[in-house]
Amino acid sequence: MKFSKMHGLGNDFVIIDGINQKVNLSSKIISKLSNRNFGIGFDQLLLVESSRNNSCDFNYRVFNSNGNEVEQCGNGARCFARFVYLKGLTLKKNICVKTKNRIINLTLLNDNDVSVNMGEPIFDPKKIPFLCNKKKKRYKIHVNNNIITCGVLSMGNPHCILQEKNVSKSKIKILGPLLENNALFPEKINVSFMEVINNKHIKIRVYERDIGETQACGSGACACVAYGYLNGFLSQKVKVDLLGGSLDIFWEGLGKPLFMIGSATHVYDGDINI
Ligand SMILES: N[C@@H](CCC[C@H](N)C(=O)O)C(=O)O
Repeated sequence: MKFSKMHGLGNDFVIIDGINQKVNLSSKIISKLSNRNFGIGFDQLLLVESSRNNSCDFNYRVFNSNGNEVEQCGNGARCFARFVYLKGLTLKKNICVKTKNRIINLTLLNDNDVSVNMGEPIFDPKKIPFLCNKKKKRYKIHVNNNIITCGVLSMGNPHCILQEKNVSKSKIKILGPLLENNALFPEKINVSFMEVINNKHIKIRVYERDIGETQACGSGACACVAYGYLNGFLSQKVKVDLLGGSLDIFWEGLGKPLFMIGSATHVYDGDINI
């Protein structure tokens, strides 16, 4: 099976053309391929499929390293756009893709950067896998006899956002899994730790659902800006620093789509027997 290894700010992917080759990827095979000692090694596997409807160019499927199929991958979306153009699957630099639960638009801006229309952030708890009925700007969640104040929203995939004074001292390895697996989130959740430098600049670390801490999480960066703008402490355009680099996020508020701009890097092409 042919694949490309790519990354978005160190959040790394194997991307597979499922149009020109027949692939049969069980969660067991994906787990084996994602192993960084015995396999290729990646955070997520992205599968390119033919579109199933006329309004989109491709079907975009995302699998976490444990084989779970999930709804969204922001860094992966940028790499998806670069991949389909590099491999000649499209001649267009502006494409529309269908994920598990939303349609997103990707634009190749230059040889480095890609813009993604991520769609609208969703704040209604009834539309997020979140056992809570009352829609709030902030939630108080009981975690190991502590009460954690956080935001909860969906960028297609679920996100929980905590604000901290200094994320380099964050207890991410303790709080991350406790929130990821909290009973309030029946499909688990991605957990972002956000430090506000000023209203146009934040620094975040993300403990990703099924993965743990990654070098970057695009949908996590989007979720942090949406939470900050909704609560009035961030502006419409924010620079987000992650461990692996920076993203530019832009959101005009409720009812509007959120945009993310960042790099997409091709590392190598490979071929593996599965
Ligand atoms: N790294 C991705 C998020 C990938 C999926 C996430 N772990 C989930 O389970 O929702 C991104 O850049 O958004």
